Amino acid sequence: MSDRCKGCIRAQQSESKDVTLSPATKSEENALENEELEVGGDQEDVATSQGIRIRRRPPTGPPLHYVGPFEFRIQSEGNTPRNILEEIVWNKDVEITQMKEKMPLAKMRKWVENAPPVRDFVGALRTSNVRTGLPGLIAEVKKASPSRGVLRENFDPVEIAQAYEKGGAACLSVLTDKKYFQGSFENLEAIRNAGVKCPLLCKEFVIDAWQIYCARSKGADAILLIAAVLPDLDLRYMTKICKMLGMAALIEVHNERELDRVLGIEGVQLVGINNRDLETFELDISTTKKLLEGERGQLIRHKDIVVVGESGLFTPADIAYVQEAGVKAVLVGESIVKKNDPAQGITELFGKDISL
Ligand SMILES: O=C(O)c1ccccc1NCC(=O)[C@H](O)[C@H](O)COP(=O)(O)O
Repeated sequence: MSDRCKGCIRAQQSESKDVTLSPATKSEENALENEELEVGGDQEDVATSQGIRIRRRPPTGPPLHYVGPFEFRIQSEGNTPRNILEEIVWNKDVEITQMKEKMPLAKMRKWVENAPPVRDFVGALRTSNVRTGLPGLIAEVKKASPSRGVLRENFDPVEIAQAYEKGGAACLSVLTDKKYFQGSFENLEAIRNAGVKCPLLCKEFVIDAWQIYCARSKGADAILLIAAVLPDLDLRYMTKICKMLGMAALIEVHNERELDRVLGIEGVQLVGINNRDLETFELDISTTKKLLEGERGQLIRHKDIVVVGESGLFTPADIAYVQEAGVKAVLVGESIVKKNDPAQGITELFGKDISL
């Protein structure tokens, strides 16, 4: 049995068995327990059969070899990440293991109990879309990225968040990954504690339910789940954890296959289409259009799912293009965070002041 599989079962057992659930969440508890029964076979194989190319870090790390008193590791296909997304995920694995040692799930739940109340992330996007007639904006607090390096030197996350709110953002996205994006959970907490009213998305690379609890404890109202990383079972399970905590899950896809998988999951309200290929960094905003054409678009409208167009949006023409394709919301980082005045950046992006 692979580590992906063991981890999944372990997490599900700990979630479903040692949480003190209110009567209202008992049915959720049963649903989580039922999912344990569905797990069978090797999850790495299951993931591959679902078209997931991102592998989990080998359980014991790269294999060790000994020559005399020296130890060394031989690089091979099996122990070297094949692309940036895989590298981020492998690094996240190590990071979470350390973070969990410092703050085990049982302790984290205590923090969750004292977290500020959850705000309606999806509702805020819908309201903004109706008010402005334009896609609701999720404005991203993003200092740096693997594809673009540092985007803004003088980076004050609270100041940027307040400017976004003033500029008419419906919601904010806060990157919490340190190593690749120079973000942090402290930034998320500081923005929430500063009294910013826009609901907050925790932009993490989630591979373990512990991260969802961590995000909630810092005041997040929503969290990102990436279909290229998480098999269906994990997506279903984590969506339920979000529901239990009152949070929204933004499930991100990049191709038809991922979208079809996500549309097969019950209770999905919010789907992001990322125009950036996270393995190659290639940006193409026609990805949003392509995925929303035909029957998929119809099913999305039938299910009343809010679609978010993500990445590579720089001009009013880009916004009009993805809106025409069917999105009700957009997630934007680079084009607004780089501006001296990010509020003015929002006005330039939409071609009008959307705060009014
Ligand atoms: O932005 C990157 O370089 C990146 C690389 C690898 C994984 C994820 C990455 N970005 C996350 C995002 O999806 C974007 O931050 C977000 O959609 C905003 O994009 P943009 O407006 O192009 O900054």
